[in-house]
Amino acid sequence: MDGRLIYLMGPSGSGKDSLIEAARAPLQAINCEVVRRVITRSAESLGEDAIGVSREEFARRKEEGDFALCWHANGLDYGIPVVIDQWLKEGRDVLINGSRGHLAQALRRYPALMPILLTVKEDVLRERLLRRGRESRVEIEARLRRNELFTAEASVGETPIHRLDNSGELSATVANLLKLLQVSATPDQT
Ligand SMILES: Nc1ncnc2c1ncn2[C@@H]1O[C@H](COP(=O)(O)OP(=O)(O)O)[C@@H](O)[C@H]1O
Ligand SMILES: O=P(O)(O)OC[C@H]1O[C@H](OP(=O)(O)OP(=O)(O)O)[C@H](O)[C@@H]1O
Repeated sequence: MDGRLIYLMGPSGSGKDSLIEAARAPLQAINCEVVRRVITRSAESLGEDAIGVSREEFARRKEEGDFALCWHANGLDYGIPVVIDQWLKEGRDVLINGSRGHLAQALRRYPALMPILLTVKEDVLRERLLRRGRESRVEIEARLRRNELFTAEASVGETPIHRLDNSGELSATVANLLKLLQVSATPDQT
């Protein structure tokens, strides 16, 4: 049986990168791979375990079919390496850091994907972005405005969107993520 594609998404600053880092070892322990994204962001400002490339290099890789999924957001290009298809075929779960804006297209290629929306209380979000200090004030405002584009849908078509709150301790969010993955992996016994 193919593995599951777990599509983690959420507003900028909600804690996707932090969660992925903190959950890396426990995810590995349950046979869930975390893929490194390819991003047109300089190495110094990557801020996550991603591969930074130039726009030209990104376009070349895209042209050569290196990406299973790719999108453009916040002035950057993001690519998910096609190796995930191999992992899924081998029955391994794969977690990716996805985009809310790209969810519908991602579902077209992976109809069985599991969307997880990381949420955080409004007031905490701005504070976290400012504290992270990776973007300028202008870029932070643009990211906050981008949130208005996304409504809090409970599902996309037939696919439910699982919500995971990260307003509290990161360790609690890690535990809840693992619980969610275990619960949804268990066949319905009823
Ligand atoms: N549960 C948490 N409690 C406190 N700070 C957090 C928590 N999760 C993330 N952060 C902090 O919030 C900021 C944004 O987190 P980050 O993982 O970069 O978010 P994203 O990848 O979603 O943009 C970082 O400075 C990070 O250290
Ligand atoms: O459609 P959206 O849900 O708004 O997502 C747009 C992009 O922003 C995030 O990336 P990135 O890690 O570069 O941004 P962040 O760290 O500021 O969240 C996310 O992973 C997407 O690649």
